[in-house]
Parts: sequence; C-alpha cells; structure tokens
Amino acid sequence: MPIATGSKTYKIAVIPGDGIGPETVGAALEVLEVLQRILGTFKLDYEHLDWSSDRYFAQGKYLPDDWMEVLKPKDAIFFGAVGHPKVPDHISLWELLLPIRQRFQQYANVRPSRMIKGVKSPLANCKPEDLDWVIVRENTEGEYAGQGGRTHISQDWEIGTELAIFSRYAIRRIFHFAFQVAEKRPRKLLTFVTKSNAQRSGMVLWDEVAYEVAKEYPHVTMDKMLVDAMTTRMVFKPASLDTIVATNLHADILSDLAASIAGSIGIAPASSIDPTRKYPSTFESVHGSAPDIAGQGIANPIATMWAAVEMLEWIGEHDAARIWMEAIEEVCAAGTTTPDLGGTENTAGVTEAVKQIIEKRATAKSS
Ligand SMILES: NC(=O)C1=CN([C@@H]2O[C@H](COP(=O)(O)OP(=O)(O)OC[C@H]3O[C@@H](n4cnc5c(N)ncnc54)[C@H](O)[C@@H]3O)[C@@H](O)[C@H]2O)C=CC1
Ligand SMILES: CC(=O)C(=O)O
Ligand SMILES: [K+]
Ligand SMILES: [Mn+2]
Repeated sequence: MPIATGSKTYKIAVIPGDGIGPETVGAALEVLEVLQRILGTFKLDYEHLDWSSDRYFAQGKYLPDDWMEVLKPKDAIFFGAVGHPKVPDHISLWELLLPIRQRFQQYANVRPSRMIKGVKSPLANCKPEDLDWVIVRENTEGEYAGQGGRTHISQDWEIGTELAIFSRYAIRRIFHFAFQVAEKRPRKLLTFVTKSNAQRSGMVLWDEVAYEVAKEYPHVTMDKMLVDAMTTRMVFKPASLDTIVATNLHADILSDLAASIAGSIGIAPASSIDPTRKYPSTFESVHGSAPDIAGQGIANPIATMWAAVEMLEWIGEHDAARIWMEAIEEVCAAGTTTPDLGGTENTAGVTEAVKQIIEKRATAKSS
C-alpha cells in the first residue's frame, strides 16, 4: 500500500456538460481514480455539477445564480463540452462556457499539439519530429468579447454587428504569457498571428504591443504571420513553428487545424488559465460536444485525458501527470485507438488500456 502521509487534497469542480462531454470526462475520472489509489500522494475532492443543456431544458438555466461562489474556491475546473442540437449554439456557449472564461479572467487558453507516437498525421510530409507546437489563444477579447447587437429586427435592412475588442492591457498580458511559454521551450521561438493588413485598428494595436513586449524577451525570436498565410505554413512547414500566439478567433480556428494535422481533434487539450491564480482555471478538450457521435461510446477520450494531465501539472501533481501522459503515448503507440485515429477501439477500450498500463507499471515498480 502506498504511504498516504503528506497526501494533498485538491477541490475540483467537474462539469461534464453535453454530448460526448460526459463520456470523455467519465473516462478521465476513471483514470484519476487509479492514479489516486496507486500513488496515494494526492486526493481529488470533486464537486459534480450538472450544468448542461439538460439542466437548461429542466430549469431554464445553464448556470445557477451563485455559480461564481461555487467555482471560486476550487483548485481547478474540469470541463467536458457544451452544445446541444436543440439549443442555438450561441445560447449554450454564452450561458455556460464563455461567462466562466471571462468572469474568471482565464485570459490564456493553452493548446499544445504534438505528434504522439503511433498517431499518423493526414499530411504525408509531416514527420513526428516536425510538429511540436503550443498555441496560446487570447481568451477574453476579440470577436468573442460579446460586444455587438442587432437593429431593425426582422426588416430587410436588419443589421447585426460583432465588434472585435482589443485592449492594450489584454494584448500585453497575453504576449507576456506567450513569451514566457516560448522561453521555457528549447527553441525559444514565438510566432504571432495577425491580420493587420485588412484590419487596421485593433490588429495594428495588437502588432504594436507585440513588438513592445518583445523588447523584454530579447532571447526569444519572434516572427509575424498574417493568419491566412499561417494556415499554409502550418500545413507545408510545420517544423518551422514552435510557440504561436493568436487572437481569440484566429486561435480558435488554427487550433482545430493544428489538432487535425497532429492526427485528430479527438486528442487535443485546451486549458483556460488565469495565470494570476486569483480564479480557478478550466481544463477541457479543444473539441465540442460532437452530437454526431454522442451516445455511441466511440468518442476519443484522449483530448479530455490530456486536459486532465494539464490540470494535474497546474495543481502541482507532476508525477501523476507524467505517468498518465506516458500511458496515453503507450496506448497510441500500440494502436489501441478510436475510429477518429483509424483504430477499432471504443472509448471504454482505450480507457481500460490506459488504466492497465498505469496499474502494470505500478506493480512492476513495487515488486
Ligand atoms: N469548448 C466547448 O465546449 C466547445 C463546444 N462546441 C459546441 O459543440 C457542438 C458541436 O460543435 P462542432 O462544430 O460539431 O465541433 P466538435 O468539436 O464537437 O466536432 C467536430 C467533429 O469532430 C469530431 N470529434 C470531436 N471530438 C471528438 C472525439 N473526442 N472523438 C472523436 N471525434 C470527435 C465530431 O464527431 C465532429 O465530426 C456545438 O454546439 C458547438 O457550439 C464546439 C467547440 C468547443
Ligand atoms: C468554443 C470553442 O470553439 C472553443 O473554445 O474552441
Ligand atoms: K471542450
Ligand atoms: Mn473551437
């Protein structure tokens, strides 16, 4: 039995949400049980929250009025996905996920992509060593700031606006964060994405602040890419990129592309971080609720598992994080994968394989 002295307890809010969210979160919780039992060094004190479209159907609301008080004392928020075919997507997103990101100032959304051994890129020219990226997404502003509206409702001349917001303050903090990610990585290379040719105000301010902040990180090389050309570079010269920083909208799009180049959106994690740690951070997959495959038991659980690995890193449980990530890599290398990665396993099969590897390693170590 592991010695449980010095065991730390962390308060985790669990919000499985909609569609495949509960399936992949359930899979990750199974692995977390194994890790807690085997290591005996930490405990997760969960609060399971039913904040989802089902709750919306039943009670008319995704979030309870006191949601901030419920989440604020947590060490982390573990999230599945939100989105239901019977609810307009802007309602579900704006009533659950975006308030958490904004009100808790989770301003950095961190989305690593790399080629896990055994996983094939759809790009014939992309070798595993070519792709090791971290996309840093500004998570509070841009087109997702919530500014806009509709006028002349139902008239032929109805107008809808979606105002993109870029503040010096928020640009500065996301670039500091991105530079700090880049400088911890071996290549010390930061590519910043922009569209300051066609967009001449917010994006130009974005560029100006980028160069200002860059002066404080002379040991990091920074280069600039217009977002359209960036898609081409990601596809044709993946090895030329390392850390990438982009606006809320640009990084949203580029991170789905990055995940796909790395094999599947079913493996990509997304951490919405408040670097100040004033508020809890959220750990989830890049993907959504995938209603097209929900309920079939075939969702790839790896994106949500990798997100949980990032959560363990964030709370300081580095051993557990490493053991889990190695198990994920071993399972992929063995070809035990769901259909999105070309395999024939289901969610339960992949989860079982991950758990078995962790158990086997623990037994080998203790005997
Ligand atoms: N953070 C969140 O909760 C997000 C929520 N959404 C919401 O999710 C709903 C569905 O959005 P979509 O545009 O369809 O994006 P999606 O990411 O849910 O699905 C896109 C495609 O990828 C596949 N896919 C996604 N995750 C997978 C996994 N783990 N394993 C295997 N295949 C997987 C889906 O089957 C689908 O074909 C919408 O309501 C949308 O607003 C979308 C993105 C993020
Ligand atoms: C909502 C969404 O698409 C994302 O967070 O990536
Ligand atoms: K998600
Ligand atoms: Mn997205």
